[in-house]
Amino acid sequence: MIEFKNVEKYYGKFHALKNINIKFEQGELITIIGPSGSGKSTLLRCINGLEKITEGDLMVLGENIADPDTDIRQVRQEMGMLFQHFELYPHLTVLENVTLAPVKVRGLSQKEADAEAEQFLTRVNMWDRKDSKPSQLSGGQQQRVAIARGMAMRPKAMLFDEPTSALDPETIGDVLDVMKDIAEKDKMTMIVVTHEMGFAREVADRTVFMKDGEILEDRESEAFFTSPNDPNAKRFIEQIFAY
Ligand SMILES: Nc1ncnc2c1ncn2[C@@H]1O[C@H](COP(=O)(O)OP(=O)(O)OP(=O)(O)O)[C@@H](O)[C@H]1O
Repeated sequence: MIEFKNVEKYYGKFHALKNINIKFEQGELITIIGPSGSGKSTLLRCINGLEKITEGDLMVLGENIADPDTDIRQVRQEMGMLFQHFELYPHLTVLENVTLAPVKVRGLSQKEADAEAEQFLTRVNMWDRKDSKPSQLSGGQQQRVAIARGMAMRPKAMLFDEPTSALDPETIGDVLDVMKDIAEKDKMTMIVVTHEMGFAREVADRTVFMKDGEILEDRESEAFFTSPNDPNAKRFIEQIFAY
């Protein structure tokens, strides 16, 4: 469903992605890990067109988004994206945040959108806060609402860019549990850039290790964490688990 073929990405003269070849299949949960500045966010942002690739081909949901004729808005609508900072609309309630795009973009009636929102907000344990404003919620609660908002667009895939790294430690588990539940029950394609190694190891089907713009390892998660092949990946994991 998503495939990078010989992709290069430059920011000016800086070579941010180097010869990327990788395929993500429908229903897979993949985590992307690696040191700061290794190109993880760039890779994710290329998938929904927030960044343009410089060379190569990038197939997303059957469209080559490197082709200037591709309607990127269409592709983006089918792809949920969650960032480190939960970008909820501050002036809207929780319920309004979740129903806005289904009404405006999917063309649902407010009643239909409300009914769907109840379903999604219940799943993330936030239905009882439907009338709250984002500022009245903790970071973890806001991120769970952001997940419900993403799900309400009925995306074919969800991209997560460090969804828990701005959260207080005690709320991280709730957000990861919601992500795990979606992966298991919805068989949603999920690509997650994260520093949560426990989540990568225990929940993700595959883990991709990046360094200096390259993919150095791409393997089934348990095998990767038990015995990484790449020496840089090995060092990275050892450093993280040393703390
Ligand atoms: N808009 C930009 N203009 C110029 N350079 C950029 C831009 N965005 C990212 N970079 C550079 O590209 C490299 C990869 O950045 P990216 O954010 O993809 O890394 P990352 O692995 O996600 O890092 P982190 O874990 O710190 O978020 C970094 O060296 C960064 O400084």
